[in-house]
Amino acid sequence: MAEVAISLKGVSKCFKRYARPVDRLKEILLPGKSRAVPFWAIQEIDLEIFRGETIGIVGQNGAGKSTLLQVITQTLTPTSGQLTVNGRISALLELGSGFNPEFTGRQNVFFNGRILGLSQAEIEQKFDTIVEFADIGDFIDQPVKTYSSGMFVRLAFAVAVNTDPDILIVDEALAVGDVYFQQKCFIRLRELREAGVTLLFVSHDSSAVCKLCDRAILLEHGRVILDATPRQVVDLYEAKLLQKQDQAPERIAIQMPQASTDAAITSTSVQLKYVQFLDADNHAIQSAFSDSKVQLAIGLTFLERMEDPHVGFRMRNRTGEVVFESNTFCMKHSIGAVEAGSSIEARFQFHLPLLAGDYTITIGIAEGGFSEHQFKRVLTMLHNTAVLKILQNPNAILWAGIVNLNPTFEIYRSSSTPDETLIEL
Ligand SMILES: Nc1ncnc2c1ncn2[C@@H]1O[C@H](COP(=O)(O)OP(=O)(O)OP(=O)(O)O)[C@@H](O)[C@H]1O
Repeated sequence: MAEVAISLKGVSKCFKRYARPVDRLKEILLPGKSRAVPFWAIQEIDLEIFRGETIGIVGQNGAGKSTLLQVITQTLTPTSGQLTVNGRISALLELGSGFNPEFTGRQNVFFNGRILGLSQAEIEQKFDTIVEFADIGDFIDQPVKTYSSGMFVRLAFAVAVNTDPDILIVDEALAVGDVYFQQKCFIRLRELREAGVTLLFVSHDSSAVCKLCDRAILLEHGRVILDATPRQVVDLYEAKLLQKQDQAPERIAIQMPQASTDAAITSTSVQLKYVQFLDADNHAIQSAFSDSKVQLAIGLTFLERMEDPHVGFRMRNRTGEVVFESNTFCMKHSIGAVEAGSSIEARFQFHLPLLAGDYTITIGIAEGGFSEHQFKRVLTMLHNTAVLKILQNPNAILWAGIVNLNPTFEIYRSSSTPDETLIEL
């Protein structure tokens, strides 16, 4: 039977709440009578998480997610119930926890590593990987109080995911940073998951939960109201969100996951000069509305003669999932032979039936295509050459999923029957 990594039996946490700040003061000055109102942030939680499982924790603001995770990491003591944790926990829950603002990044890595139970030698051995992951340059030797919140998260995440935890707890709301860093985080989370690490993942991003998790729980008013597959949990969560939306109309945007560890390939026979998005009027852009038409311009200089060059691009969402890729060979286009020293601009024009969010572009250049994705020589494969921010289109329908199918709708009523309510589709 699978080994239990975390077990909660009837766990509840009660906070004291005061109707007015003055009540707290009165309670201190006039002890004896409690003026607090008890508030149960989590109630009667029964949960078993098995070693190697990836669990998504979903719930609306105030549902009790952070409280539950703080109880599991033992930052908060439960008011009642029993918690058992088997394994070393590394958590990225609260910005700043575990970091001393006066210490440099380097000192904090060692300080944190020791808190997480690593020896000095183990931290030294992992130090370069942590610094490379955080990618904050010389700031590693500056006091962390001088860091931006983005730098802070980078370093905290780098420490949390590179210190061999048995159990990793991540609140994705903290994974701020650019799209490249977010993709890197998702790739690392998947690697850890494959390595058998138990992962608790809190996110408001339904598709990230579906892609990453084996199981999910939905919290509502401090109780687990569903413990099921991520799809089932997300469906109920979204249905509840939509119900709420009916009361206060506001749009929701859902994004999607997955990642890759493709290596970059560079070549001396062709140079990538620029990659630029353009609008329909050929103006350079960094962002575009969902469903609008854009152009991707790719400037190339060939350093040797080529008979049959091809160029393609791959677009990934923030969690690294490929949303589209193709190339001139697959599109049945020929660039034709190019001479050494000649330059071209390849332009792809397309619509963006995609969700709002940041998307990255990988460019591939090859020579001599002979079947789908197969070329005589792959000359260049360069990741992260450009980012496009897709903005929610205010004129679009309300939709969720991966691609906006933009359906039209018609209704057919049977003319042969007098019953006007009978609908045939
Ligand atoms: N120290 C505290 N004192 C009083 N109430 C608290 C305390 N900490 C949390 N709460 C309350 O407990 C409830 C659950 O809070 P919690 O932060 O666990 O929710 P959450 O699901 O993580 O929300 P979010 O998605 O907004 O982070 C909230 O109503 C919150 O106001």
